[in-house]
Parts: sequence; C-alpha cells; structure tokens
Amino acid sequence: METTTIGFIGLGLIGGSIAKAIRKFHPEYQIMAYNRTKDILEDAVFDGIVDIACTERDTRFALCDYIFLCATVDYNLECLPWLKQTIRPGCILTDVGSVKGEIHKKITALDMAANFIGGHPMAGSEKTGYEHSTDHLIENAYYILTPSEEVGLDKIGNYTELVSSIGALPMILTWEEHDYITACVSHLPHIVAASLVNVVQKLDSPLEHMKTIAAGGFKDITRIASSSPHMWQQICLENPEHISKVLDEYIRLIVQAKYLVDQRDANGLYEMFVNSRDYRNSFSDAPSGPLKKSFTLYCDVVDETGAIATIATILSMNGISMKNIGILHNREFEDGVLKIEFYDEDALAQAAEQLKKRNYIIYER
Ligand SMILES: NC(=O)c1ccc[n+]([C@@H]2O[C@H](COP(=O)([O-])OP(=O)(O)OC[C@H]3O[C@@H](n4cnc5c(N)ncnc54)[C@H](O)[C@@H]3O)[C@@H](O)[C@H]2O)c1
Ligand SMILES: O=C(O)C(=O)C[C@]1(C(=O)O)C=C[C@@H](O)C=C1
Repeated sequence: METTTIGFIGLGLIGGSIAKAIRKFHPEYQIMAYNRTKDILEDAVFDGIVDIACTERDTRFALCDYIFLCATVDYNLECLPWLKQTIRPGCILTDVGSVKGEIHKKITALDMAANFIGGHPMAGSEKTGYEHSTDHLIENAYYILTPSEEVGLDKIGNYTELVSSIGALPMILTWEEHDYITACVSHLPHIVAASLVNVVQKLDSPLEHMKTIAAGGFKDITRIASSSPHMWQQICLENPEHISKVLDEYIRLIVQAKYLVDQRDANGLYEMFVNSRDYRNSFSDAPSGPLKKSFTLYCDVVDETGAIATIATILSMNGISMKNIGILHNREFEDGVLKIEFYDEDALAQAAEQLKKRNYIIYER
C-alpha cells in the first residue's frame, strides 16, 4: 500500500515540531521538506525526520497528500500560485499561521479553496528555528482548523484525524472567529508584554534598579516579549481590526484600574483582583480531550548533581511511585525544572505536599 506523503515548506519551530510529531507517531510516512537554510534540511535528514530534502519549487511536492506551509506568512502566500499548478487534486493544503484571514482571501482569489484547510497550533515559544522544535510542542494543545467553505467533509475528517493522531486537540472554527479570538488571547498579550517591558525601560534610572530587581511576576508576564519581532510585526499588520477592537476594551480596563488607584477605591480594587483571580483559576491548564490526563508536577531544582536523587528519595520514602522523571528546558519555565509524572491524582497530591513541606517550589499544570 502506498504510504502517506507529507510536505513542509519552512521547517522552523512549528514546521519542525509538526514534522517531528508526525515522524514519532507515523514512522512509516514519507516526509519531504524545503527550507531556505540548507543546513537545517541536512540536519533534519540526519535526524531521520525528513526523507527528501527538496529544492525551491520542487516538482516532487506533487506527490504530497498534505502540504504544510510553515515559512513566514509572506513567503507562504508567495508560494500559492506555484502550488496551484503543482499539487495533486486530493492534496490537503494547510498552513500554521497565527492569522487566517489573509491566506483564506488569497486562496479564494486563486480558486484553491477546495484544497485548503487553514491550521493553527495554539502552542509555541519565544524561540524560533528548527533547533528549538520538539516532537511534543503541540502535544495536548488545541489545534485550530479553519476549513474553506468548498473543502469536502472527507478532507476535514482526514485532517482532524491526523491532528489527533499526533497528540493535539483539533477544534474547527471559521477564520473570522479564529482571528477575533486569537486577537484577544494571543495577539493582545504579546502587545501587553512588549509594552510592559518598554515601560520599565522608559522609567528605569541609569542605575537600572528596576531591571535588576524585576522578579518572578514581571518575568512570568513578559516571557513572550522575547518573541520574534518580525513574526509579531506581521501578525499585527495582518489582523489590525480585531487587535484594535480588543485593545480598545483593554485600554478601557486599564483606565478604570488607574481611576480605582487614584480614588483609593479599596472595594473596587479588591473586586478587580477577586474577579481576575477567580476567572483565571477557572481556566483549564490541561485541556481535557481524547488524551489521557497526565498527573504531572514541575519542581524548581538547583542544577547540581544529586538534586534529582534527593527528590526521588523523598518520594520513595513516602511510598509514592513515579512514572517518569526528568529535567525539562521548556518554554514555560525560565530555567530547567524537574518534571515528575505520577500514575494517579492521589500520588500527585501526596508528592506535592511532601515537596512543599521541604520548601521546594512546585508548579502543577
Ligand atoms: N512561534 C510560535 O509560537 C508560533 C505558534 C503558532 C504558529 N506560529 C506561526 O508559524 C509560522 C512560522 O513560525 P515559526 O515560529 O515556526 O518561525 P521560524 O522562524 O522558527 O520558522 C520559519 C522557517 O521558515 C523558513 N523560511 C523563512 N523564509 C523562507 C523562505 N523565503 N523560503 C523558505 N523557507 C523560509 C526559515 O528558514 C525557518 O526555518 C508563523 O507564520 C507563525 O505565525 C508560530
Ligand atoms: O508560548 C508562547 O511563547 C506563545 O506565544 C505561543 C502562542 C501564543 O500563545 O500566543 C504564540 C503565537 C501563536 O500563534 C500561538 C501560540
């Protein structure tokens, strides 16, 4: 039987992570890729992720059942007329862009809608490049699909299955819904993080005390300010109406907060923080879906020999079995943390209690 062939145009953080996940869950699939930087392609072939390193506009993309556009938005758009002449009729063409409107409009204008399902994994990092890609970046993350109106249900079904099979959680939206929602939960936060960093730079003294003292809270909320300026410039230029609308509401809330502070309005301030705390606590950090729930905690450790052994000893002395343990250098944490997985909720709760008792800092996700 013929195997599924998947093509990538652009093999950076997201393209590389999807390719690695496909390789992990479907080792028999044939993967071909083109990337502007040749060394990356050589690395990916060496890693066993890519089978065929392609040249620009390689005619072998005609063999693909799926083609993922994972380069910069402008280059993805530039490829469309050529892809129209190249892809086979049943091919599913998809992208991973953070804004969907522009590509959908171009796809419709080029009469390619019957093949196009927009895609957007809601996972990422402030880092870019294939070297930061992992086979688990999109694991358990929502993966939004925005099918064109003309695309057949069979294609949507197949693509949804592919997304689930590599560990992500497919969710179907229209591109308009997608662009409004992400303006609020992804694009606005990046603008807020950038502005927060810029306000400190502006207000700090030449001795840079603010910069020196900024601690966990500031670092947590501004990690994403280190993201690619080019990528975020493009996102803001592609989704201006929605971003402007959510910024209006955000500015209104900031002005309201200033008013509460200026008025020394104790009740109003308390209400503001109670509301945000309760709503934030109602967010599910581990989306429930078809995947098995994992019972995992993350623990800050000093990076020195013996740190893991000490924790393993504490847990085993208390009769707590671990499923997995390892150091994680992850987008969520500034430095390495220890990731410990348990078999059930009870073991997780007991472990958290024992480690907190010994002053370890624990994050449950
Ligand atoms: N970074 C994130 O957190 C994130 C999350 C979800 C979606 N996205 C979307 O994914 C897309 C890619 O982002 P990324 O973070 O993987 O970026 P990246 O910089 O890591 O990867 C882009 C890749 O495309 C290649 N490329 C760029 N221009 C090219 C060209 N002209 N020809 C061929 N290859 C070219 C680069 O060499 C690089 O390997 C963006 O559109 C972004 O909106 C990003
Ligand atoms: O975790 C991060 O660093 C991200 O910013 C990831 C993030 C986001 O959540 O806003 C960034 C852009 C995407 O299009 C999807 C995900």
